[in-house]
Amino acid sequence: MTDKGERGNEKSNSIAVRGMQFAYDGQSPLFYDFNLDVPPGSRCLLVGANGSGKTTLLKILAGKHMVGGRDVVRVLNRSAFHDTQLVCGGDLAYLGGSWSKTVGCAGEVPLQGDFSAEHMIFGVEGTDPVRRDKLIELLEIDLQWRMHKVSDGQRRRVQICMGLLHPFKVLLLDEVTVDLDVVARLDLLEFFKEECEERGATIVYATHIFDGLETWATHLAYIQNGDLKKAEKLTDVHELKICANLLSVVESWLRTETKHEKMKPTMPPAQNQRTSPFGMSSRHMAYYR
Ligand SMILES: Nc1ncnc2c1ncn2[C@@H]1O[C@H](COP(=O)(O)OP(=O)(O)OP(=O)(O)O)[C@@H](O)[C@H]1O
Repeated sequence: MTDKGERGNEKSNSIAVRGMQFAYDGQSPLFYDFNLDVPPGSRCLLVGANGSGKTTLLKILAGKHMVGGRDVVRVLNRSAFHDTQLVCGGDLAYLGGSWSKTVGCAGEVPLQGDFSAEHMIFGVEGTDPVRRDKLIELLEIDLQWRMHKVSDGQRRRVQICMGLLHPFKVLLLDEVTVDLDVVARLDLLEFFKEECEERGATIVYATHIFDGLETWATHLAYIQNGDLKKAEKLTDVHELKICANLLSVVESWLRTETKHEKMKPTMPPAQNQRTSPFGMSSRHMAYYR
């Protein structure tokens, strides 16, 4: 990850975001003039409090939201949204959320059809059988598993395996190891490390679980309410020189954040009343008091 002074080199970055603005419908901007560079071969941890924008950022990088023009969000020097070949060709992979679909008022419903793990994994076309076997072994997947009768962690293993079958160049991970047991998680992290070191792949990993990541990650990006507060090599993070424990360092950042938020002036009572559940201003409500 580079700061603004090093941007002459931006074409070589795996991910380059320039002056990005993004808002959900009817909301104030979550990202405003947001910039980020992630160099090839790096394993970048994306940290931040709940609701700070990690998932949204990963989805934007994965080309799931159209943001700005072609030059704003670049992955492998191509437009993340406009260049559909990035995802279809397998260079850009996104692993996040659960397998689900949105069903009317029921919201997100997990996909749990009666398919075998073998059916799912071997259904992915154009994969290298050696890589496939390696992943099946690494994730200890039983090909006979029926997807509607397995545990969350087992289902997640199949999802991860399918997502990694193509040798990605950029991988975006949104807290996918949360259901995995400790052995599966550590083996997977080791696999990711090899992918970066041997093939020059780039990984951005959003997580709240920091065990074992001090020696795994090469870079760290910290966002607060859509603002990039830190983006640097892990070895340059000043706080980690004093305290080698990433969990404590991130905890102290988030606690400071909470304190600052508490220090924000609260709205005077008259203004607070303007937001009524009936969508009327406080003046209209006065007639009903
Ligand atoms: N589909 C959506 N529509 C409207 N607002 C959304 C939507 N998804 C997320 N948000 C809002 O955007 C902000 C950022 O959410 P996001 O999911 O990116 O945060 P996060 O950092 O990934 O959080 P967490 O750590 O809880 O996963 C939050 O305030 C959230 O309420």
